This record gives sequence, C-alpha cells and structure tokens, in this order.
Amino acid sequence: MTAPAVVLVGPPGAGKTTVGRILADRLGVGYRDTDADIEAGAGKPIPDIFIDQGEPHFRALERAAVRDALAGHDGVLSLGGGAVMDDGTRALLAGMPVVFLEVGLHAAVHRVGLDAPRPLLAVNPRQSWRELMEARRPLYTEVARAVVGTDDRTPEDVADAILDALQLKDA
Ligand SMILES: Nc1ncnc2c1ncn2[C@@H]1O[C@H](COP(=O)(O)OP(=O)(O)O)[C@@H](O)[C@H]1O
Ligand SMILES: O=C(O)C1=C[C@@H](OP(=O)(O)O)[C@@H](O)[C@H](O)C1
Ligand SMILES: [Mg+2]
Repeated sequence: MTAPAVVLVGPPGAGKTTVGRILADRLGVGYRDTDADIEAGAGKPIPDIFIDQGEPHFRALERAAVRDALAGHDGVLSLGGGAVMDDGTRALLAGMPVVFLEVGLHAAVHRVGLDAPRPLLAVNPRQSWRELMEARRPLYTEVARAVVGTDDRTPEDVADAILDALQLKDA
C-alpha cells in the first residue's frame, strides 16, 4: 500500500495542477491529477460529464478516483477544487499530507475567470467563485495539514513554500 507524498486541495485557480507538476519535478516523483484520471475513465472532458450526467455523478466518479489515487500513487496528487464537498472523499483524506493552496478572489478570477473548462464558474465567475469559497473554506481547512498562500507568488515559489510547510526539504 502506497500513499502520496503531497495532496493538493484548494479552489479553482489556486494552482493545484500547475504547482503539483513543479513540485513532483522537485521531489523527483510522479504527478497525478484526479481530474485527468476522471476524464480518461469517462472518455470525455469534465464539462461534458457535468452536462450529460450532472454534478452528483461527477462527485461519485471523483470519490472513486481519489480512492484509487490515494492507494496507488506515491508522488504528488492534485484534486479538483470541489473534491472536498463530498463527505466520503473528505473521509479518505484523513491522515494524508494535504496542503490547502489559498488564493484570493482577485487572483483566482484573473487566473481562471474566463477559462471555459470550469463549468461551475462559467456564468458569473466572480460571484460563483465567492460562493464556492464560502461553502468550501471550512472544508479545505478541515482536511489540510498545512495552508499555503499563492497570491503574489510564482508557481515555483509556491512549490518551495509547500516543501517548507511539510518539512520536505532535504528529506
Ligand atoms: N502562483 C501562480 N501565479 C500566477 N498564475 C498562476 C499561479 N498558479 C497557477 N497559475 C495559473 O492559473 C491558471 C490555473 O492554474 P491551475 O494549476 O489549473 O489551477 P487549479 O488546478 O488549482 O484550478 C493557469 O493558467 C496557471 O498557469
Ligand atoms: O471546483 C470545482 O468544483 C471543480 C474544479 C475543477 O478542478 P480545478 O480546481 O483543478 O479547476 C474540476 O474538478 C471541475 O471542473 C469541478
Ligand atoms: Mg486543476
């Protein structure tokens, strides 16, 4: 049984995917992203899963993807921004080296506001993102072992801050 070295959570635009890849490189380990696993398994992009089968179905696929990745991956793992909304997924994260990547509204909307592949932000990015964050902040905090801010930091600096927060430097 293996377990990831780092699991990244946080809202869309926090940089989970971008920073996760850099972090895996730094640590010399593999990188995995449950969004990519879900798309590969379903054979279609995430927005199509939301449209064809709805968000509850997506969350169930996501729970299964998180379970598989936690059991079968020993590198860096990035989750989708909404994974923490599911009680079963949160339970799977207990005891894992989870880092909550924080980002403020301004930077998040700047980074992903006009990005079509995020169905939950498609209509009114600012308001939707604020509402998402209100519901999710306590859940990100609940599952996280460390919290790392990303505003005014490059993805490389964020990766560095994660290594510091988890005391993985020179480990
Ligand atoms: N620290 C950062 N500073 C500036 N831009 C960033 C940063 N982290 C990520 N980005 C950019 O924001 C966008 C969303 O990043 P992504 O890694 O997909 O976020 P997430 O997976 O958390 O939704 C990408 O265009 C990425 O290049
Ligand atoms: O916040 C969310 O509910 C979602 C975030 C997305 O991942 P990112 O956080 O990597 O954008 C993706 O899982 C899906 O569009 C749903
Ligand atoms: Mg991502």
